[in-house]
Amino acid sequence: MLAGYDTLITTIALGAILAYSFHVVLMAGQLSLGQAGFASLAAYTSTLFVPDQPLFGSLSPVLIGLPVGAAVGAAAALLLGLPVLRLRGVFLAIATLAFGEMVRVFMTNAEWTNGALGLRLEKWATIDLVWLILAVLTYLFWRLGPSRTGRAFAAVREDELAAGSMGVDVVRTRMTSFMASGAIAGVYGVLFTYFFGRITPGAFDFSMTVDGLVTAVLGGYLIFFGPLLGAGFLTAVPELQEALGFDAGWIHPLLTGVLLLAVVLYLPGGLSSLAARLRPRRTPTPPQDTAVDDLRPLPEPGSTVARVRGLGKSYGAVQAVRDVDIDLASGEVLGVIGPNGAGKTTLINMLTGLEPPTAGEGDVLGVALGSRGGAHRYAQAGVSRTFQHSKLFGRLTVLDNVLVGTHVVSRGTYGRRLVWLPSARRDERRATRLAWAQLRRVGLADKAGLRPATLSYGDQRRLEIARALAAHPTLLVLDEPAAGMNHVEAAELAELIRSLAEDGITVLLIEHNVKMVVDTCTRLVVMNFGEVIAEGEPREVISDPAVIEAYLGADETGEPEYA
Ligand SMILES: Nc1ncnc2c1ncn2[C@@H]1O[C@H](COP(=O)(O)OP(=O)(O)OP(=O)(O)O)[C@@H](O)[C@H]1O
Repeated sequence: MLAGYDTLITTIALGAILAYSFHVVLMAGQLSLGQAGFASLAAYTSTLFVPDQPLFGSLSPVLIGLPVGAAVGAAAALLLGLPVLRLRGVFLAIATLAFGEMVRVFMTNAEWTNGALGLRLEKWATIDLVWLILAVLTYLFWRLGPSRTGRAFAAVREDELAAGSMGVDVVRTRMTSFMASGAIAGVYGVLFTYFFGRITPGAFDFSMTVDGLVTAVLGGYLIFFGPLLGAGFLTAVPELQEALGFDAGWIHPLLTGVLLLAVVLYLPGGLSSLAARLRPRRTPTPPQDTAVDDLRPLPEPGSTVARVRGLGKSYGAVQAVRDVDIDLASGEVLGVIGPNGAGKTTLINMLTGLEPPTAGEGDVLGVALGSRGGAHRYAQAGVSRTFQHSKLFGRLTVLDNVLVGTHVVSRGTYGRRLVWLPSARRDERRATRLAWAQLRRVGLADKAGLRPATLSYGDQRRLEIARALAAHPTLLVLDEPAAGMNHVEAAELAELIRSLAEDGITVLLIEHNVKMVVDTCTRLVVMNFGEVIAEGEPREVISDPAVIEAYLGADETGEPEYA
């Protein structure tokens, strides 16, 4: 029935494989356009290794070319990624595109490639082989999504700072997705070459990059079957056009362009998200039992959690924090207050690894200040935090947001999910139990299936706290958690913080709601112009004339004014 359609059917599969090489980087939030270069390098290198006789008398020799292509693509991505992956957005796109062009020019001018004329080869890649490879890729992506690694990819795409603070190694995740993209592009290059029996530098040009990107975006990169859907759709358009008798060459690019625009504007999740929307939405059901008993014990009350001396941070001429000494003991709730711009956020950014200090020394949970590796190292040591301006993962559900929080207290499940090991399922269930326990604790269990944007401001704050708690932190850092909350909500939050301290969690709290701080904290630090101006028991500190003058102000009786 499909006789005569071999090329068309294989073109769909090849298009989908190419689109997967874009899908994997878009999944991790990177616009990388070097795939043509990876594919070209891989395909040309494979011609040096692929034998000209079938293997063992009957197997396709391209089976040698595929691992070679994947390895060359991944290695090229690693070498290119080391200098360029520090770039973001359009700058990364330009750098990677330039790499693709460099490879094309190089291959055109090299002698062994026979220049622009290219090389003729045997057509070793059959339709079955191409579809088999596509099936394997689709399977890999299907199993990736709900795994710990898949969630790390999604978290990095949504917000790198928050992902790092949840213990995700952002640099490694970005590099992994970049190398996977190189490997898949390499496989595509080899299959393309040996399906058509020809290789020229022009086959791996800018238009190939555009085709792959358009297919990936049109199909959608949030769901694993997006590339397949995109490739099927885009390949069907010219066929339909031909069947209907419109053979004008401009129709296909025009239609593709309009579709792409429509998807970007109205369906950012691509066609696959439309398919997903047609499925009845399932509300996640909480497990009966949310107990997890193998978490590491919190340190003894009173033991040292953090000790820093002479901490300072300057941005050029602005001295945001200067000469701050902080000691934090396990189980205490330390409040930090001070006027806007006093340096509070900068201080906790340094204590959580988000910013390196420019002066001072010390450590937080054994991690030396300014250590290489950034926020995720602190998170792995037991530091978890929320942000002054919520940094929730917008395209993940409430439950999935909290699941990302379990990253540091969960084992990787992807490899085991691929071979359906029961232990992977057990670990995923454990992470889910941890996440539900925190959702219940902050009162958001009934909103688990919603997106963060649909929550009230107070609920968003609570969700950030639940996500931070899912990491089972030793030190919880809260940056203005009551901002935007009414009195009742703030009182409930104070209650929650006290209960966390009773459980042995050390809390560092920045807050402008002084009443809440006084009611909640065991110790208070006041900052002004980057310096600590008072420190001690909260009620004594807020009566300090220097604190009243710098921050609180006084009523007509001379008492400090606060809500
Ligand atoms: N990345 C930066 N570059 C330059 N200056 C900065 C940077 N981050 C903070 N600052 C400056 O450092 C000072 C301290 O800012 P910081 O945000 O730490 O204060 P804060 O006490 O948290 O204020 P708020 O209560 O308004 O959040 C401010 O003068 C701010 O403008």
